[in-house]
Amino acid sequence: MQFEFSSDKTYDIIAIGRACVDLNAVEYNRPMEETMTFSKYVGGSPANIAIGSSKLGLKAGFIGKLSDDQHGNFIRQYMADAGIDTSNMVTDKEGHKTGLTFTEIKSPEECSILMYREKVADLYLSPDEVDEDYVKQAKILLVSGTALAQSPSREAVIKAVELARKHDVKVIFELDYRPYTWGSKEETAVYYGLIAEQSDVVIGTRDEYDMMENLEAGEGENEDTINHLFKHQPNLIVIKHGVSGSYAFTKDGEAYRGHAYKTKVLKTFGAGDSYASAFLYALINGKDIDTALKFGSASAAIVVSKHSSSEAMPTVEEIEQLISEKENQ
Ligand SMILES: Nc1ncnc2c1ncn2[C@@H]1O[C@H](COP(=O)(O)OP(=O)(O)O)[C@@H](O)[C@H]1O
Ligand SMILES: O=C(O)C[C@@H](O)[C@H](O)C(=O)COP(=O)(O)O
Repeated sequence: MQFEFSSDKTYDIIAIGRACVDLNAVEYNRPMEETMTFSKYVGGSPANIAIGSSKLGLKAGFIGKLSDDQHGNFIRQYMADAGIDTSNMVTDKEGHKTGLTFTEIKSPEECSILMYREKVADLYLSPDEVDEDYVKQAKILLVSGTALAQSPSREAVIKAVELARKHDVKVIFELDYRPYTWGSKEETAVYYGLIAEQSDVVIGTRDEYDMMENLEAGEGENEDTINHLFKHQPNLIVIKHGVSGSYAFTKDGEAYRGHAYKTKVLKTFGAGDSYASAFLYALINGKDIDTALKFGSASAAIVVSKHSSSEAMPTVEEIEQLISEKENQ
């Protein structure tokens, strides 16, 4: 199966959601309590995906809200320098702050993130700040699940999805579950289900689908997930299983397996965002799903071997080289 995108659009991908700051532990192999220095990067899953996409040569735009301070300025400048259109990144005028993510790298297998997301600017994006003329110019609207966690960002995303559907823009829903901003699991399941059913492609980890289905982590089955979602809009469902790889299922009954590429892992975060940007790059460029899965896995293998999520996003050449090395081993 090959995915078809409208050819008459200005942007390949417009992402909606948070653009924040990651503070990644400089000293690793120790708990955060003992980490004294952190490096600053732009972060936030949809921002990482936009940066990754742009680095791969896609024309990317972003809809979001930034704090009116040095952190907001830093994010806007970094994203503009990365080639992303920032015209629809609005500045918050009510004193809301940039979300911060501190990372802890205890060992390559034992990583965690600590998010500071109280009253963060990105969740104050309002529906009137989502411009129909902008959304309609994209081949893909990339929706981050976290942007559904609170109003008014929730309504802004629902509006963007409705506009995308109206204007033949494919909706890609990255479940991107972050517990810190949601009120309850039931609430998460309601909004995840609502948007997943209206999306063309859904991407998430098995645990995130369990969240969507209001199950305990580990309880859900891929077959039940696809049987349910394929009764609705989605044509393609991607389910990630960490280092065990990933699966892609199509509505016409095909199933594909993606394998993780072995690499020297520095930390595990950043895998999902790099995977999504390269997977989508491949789909937009008319590559088949097997190749898109390889692109996703290769991009993730590169990013988990480096220090950041955004800055470490690879080029097409780096991805192709890694695939060719691994496939010829
Ligand atoms: N330790 C790892 N080494 C190499 N590739 C990895 C590793 N962890 C994840 N990946 C790759 O990244 C993809 C997404 O990772 P996953 O952990 O499922 O997503 P997320 O980061 O969103 O939780 C996997 O399908 C795999 O290809
Ligand atoms: O998404 C965030 O707000 C934090 C990210 O910027 C951070 O780099 C991260 O945790 C990425 O992890 P991933 O979802 O595994 O790609």
